[in-house]
Amino acid sequence: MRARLTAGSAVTLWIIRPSWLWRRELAVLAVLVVAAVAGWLAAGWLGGLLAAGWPVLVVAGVPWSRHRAAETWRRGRLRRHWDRAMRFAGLATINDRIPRIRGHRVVPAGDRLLVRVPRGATVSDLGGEAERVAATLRVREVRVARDIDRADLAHVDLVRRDPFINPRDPQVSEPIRWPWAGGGQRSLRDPIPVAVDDMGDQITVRLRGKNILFGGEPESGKSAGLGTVLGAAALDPTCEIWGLDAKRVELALWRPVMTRLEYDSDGAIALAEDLIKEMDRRYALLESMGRRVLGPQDAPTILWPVDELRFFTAHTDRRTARHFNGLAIDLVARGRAAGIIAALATQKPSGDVVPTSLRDLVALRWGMRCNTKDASDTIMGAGMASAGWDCSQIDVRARGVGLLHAEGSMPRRCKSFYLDDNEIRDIVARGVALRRLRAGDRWV
Ligand SMILES: Nc1ncnc2c1ncn2[C@@H]1O[C@H](COP(=O)(O)OP(=O)(O)OP(=O)(O)O)[C@@H](O)[C@H]1O
Repeated sequence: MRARLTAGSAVTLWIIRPSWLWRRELAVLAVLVVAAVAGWLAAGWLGGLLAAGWPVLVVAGVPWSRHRAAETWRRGRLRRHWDRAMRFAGLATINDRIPRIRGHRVVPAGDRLLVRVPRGATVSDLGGEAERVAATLRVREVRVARDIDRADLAHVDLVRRDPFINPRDPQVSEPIRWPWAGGGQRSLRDPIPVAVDDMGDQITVRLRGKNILFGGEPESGKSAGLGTVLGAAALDPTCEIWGLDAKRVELALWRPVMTRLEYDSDGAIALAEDLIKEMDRRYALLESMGRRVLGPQDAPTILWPVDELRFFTAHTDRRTARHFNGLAIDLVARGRAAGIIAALATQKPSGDVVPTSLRDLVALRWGMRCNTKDASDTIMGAGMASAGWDCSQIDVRARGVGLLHAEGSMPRRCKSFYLDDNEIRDIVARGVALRRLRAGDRWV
């Protein structure tokens, strides 16, 4: 079936539809014209000027109404541009329906739209034309994601700017305060706020039964990301932290809340062996209780942070490296149900440093800026860079920005919260006090 152009449809197409996009502006104009004519009839030209002029002055003079009017104008303009972009991208159906905006939210990176595609079209048609739509709208990027529940709805992000580049000084990455920095007791089992995505939404991760891997070039912000996880563990008095720190200074501030901290390969192997003994003891306990998962009342959660994984997994002594890798793979594979969570950070994301057998066991992967696509794939997974999730594309100035890939969802571009040294000291002091209180010390 083809739609035929009749006189009626031509009027609809070229007069009614374009006017509909200007309906609010036309309605305001009509009201002002009516007021001006009524004023002119009642009191001459001065009356007409006053009748039309005072509403304009009031709206412009009151900040609230001025803001609302500007917002309405902006939304109307976006709808008109969207309409044009859809038609230029060839997304109008044979009966001239286009994907329509159903919801609109202004976000730090630009605009987030909820769009409904017309009958006969799919969200993938819109996704396929994203680049053309972006060019017509003159924006950086258009991202299209289908709604999980409704095939006719799409979540469309119009990315106008990089919200993570500091407009005042692009060389300085502006820190975002961690929401838990000023709070009291927390639980590592709760969703932990770790970052903000480029649409301004907070990202939380659930570490229960999961491990997390941070990778990226030096100074890309891995320790800052790891800091949010350590902060949550510090504020959870039921949690123990058994850490490895090849550089000695990265975990130094967290020392007072840590149960164990080792620096060299011998210490790392001894710690990993002790963790495996503890894990086996917990599995034996579970077996005796006839359960499969450990509860918070059975044993404390153990966080196992490793800063600079390369030093241990790619140690110059091959036997030591092999031994450590075997222990690490065992811990990451079996530790989850026993309440042992690994948080691994590596500066050199390559196959020899992060064996794929280890990486594939880690559910949460956070790739900060990398030098190459291969390095990016080592963290995010094979083929992710070619699919558009490439950490080497992250702006070198955007410290702390990365792609966070949680199991079962697409990676999200985000910037981690940042804890400065004073905030860490403050959290650690509270963590120590919470642990003493829990141990029964009433003098805290
Ligand atoms: N989320 C962030 N917000 C603001 N600044 C950040 C953020 N993350 C990192 N930075 C800046 O980048 C610097 C390096 O960060 P960080 O030490 O976390 O990097 P790294 O990848 O762990 O480095 P290395 O591999 O050398 O240990 C920090 O000192 C800080 O100035």
